[in-house]
Amino acid sequence: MRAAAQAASRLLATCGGSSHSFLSNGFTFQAARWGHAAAQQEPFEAWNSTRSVSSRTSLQWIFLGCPGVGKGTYASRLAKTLGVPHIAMGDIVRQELSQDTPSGLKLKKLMNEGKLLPDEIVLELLAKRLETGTAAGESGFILDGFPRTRSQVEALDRITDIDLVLNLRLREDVLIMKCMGRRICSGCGTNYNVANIDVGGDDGGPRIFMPPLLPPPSCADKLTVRADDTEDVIRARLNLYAEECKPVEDYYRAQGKLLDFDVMGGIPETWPKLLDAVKPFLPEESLSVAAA
Ligand SMILES: Nc1ncnc2c1ncn2[C@@H]1O[C@H](COP(=O)(O)OP(=O)(O)O)[C@@H](O)[C@H]1O
Repeated sequence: MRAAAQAASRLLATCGGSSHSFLSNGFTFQAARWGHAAAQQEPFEAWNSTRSVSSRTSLQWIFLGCPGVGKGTYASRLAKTLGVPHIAMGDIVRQELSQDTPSGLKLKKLMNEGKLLPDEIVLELLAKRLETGTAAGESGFILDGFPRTRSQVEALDRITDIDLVLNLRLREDVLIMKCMGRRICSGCGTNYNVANIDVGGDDGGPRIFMPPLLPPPSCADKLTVRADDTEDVIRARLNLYAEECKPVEDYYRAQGKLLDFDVMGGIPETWPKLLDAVKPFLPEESLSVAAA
């Protein structure tokens, strides 16, 4: 059996079968099939068969952190700086569910309630995204929003090797304010934040100052709020993070791959600090890019 097919069988053993199915954008997902013909059903097989850990030259990093911490913002900036793709699981899921098919609506409901989608679905979507990237000549990645559960970690571990896991941290009251301040332009998709955060300092803790990131006039009348950015749902997502995602942190910490990073301010203040923090982990060919 080829290595990728062996990885397939192991992945199936991790995730198990399921009866979910949905259809959108011409992509059919039938997790029920997973119980059979492991090698053919392996979602990562096509991706893995065209690459191998030993031959890869580019970095494979993960960004972890609670909702609102700025994973998407910093992961996308870093990916652009280092010339690797930024793969944001939440964006992939939202894109996939943007067409309201009956079974997609059930998943959308889960998402809008702040719940995680079934592993089989996110694994299949991720595999599809990796395959498309490989076909387009992509190398390496910064993954954001995956893995979020121990079983997702185990699935990822079976198919590839992660070099570094950046764990962004921020106090909870600020996370809530940041999520509630998020706005997205329905025209161009740019993210803004209307929250004006200035806390701490006088209570003994460090001051955290994050001025709003306001839209230009061209976007100002097209701002939308994510359905899962209401206070109740944000609190539910934070609780879920503590339950499901903390074990993911623990796993990578035990492997010596976790780098904690405290976000203490807005983008202009945080970005250079983040670049400094990751520099020791950059492959040689990326060092000059990060220094520029
Ligand atoms: N790895 C994953 N496993 C299961 N569900 C996911 C995963 N990534 C994203 N989702 C779904 O998409 C939603 C939005 O994800 P994301 O944009 O990353 O949110 P957040 O800002 O909460 O980190 C999640 O609440 C969940 O429903």
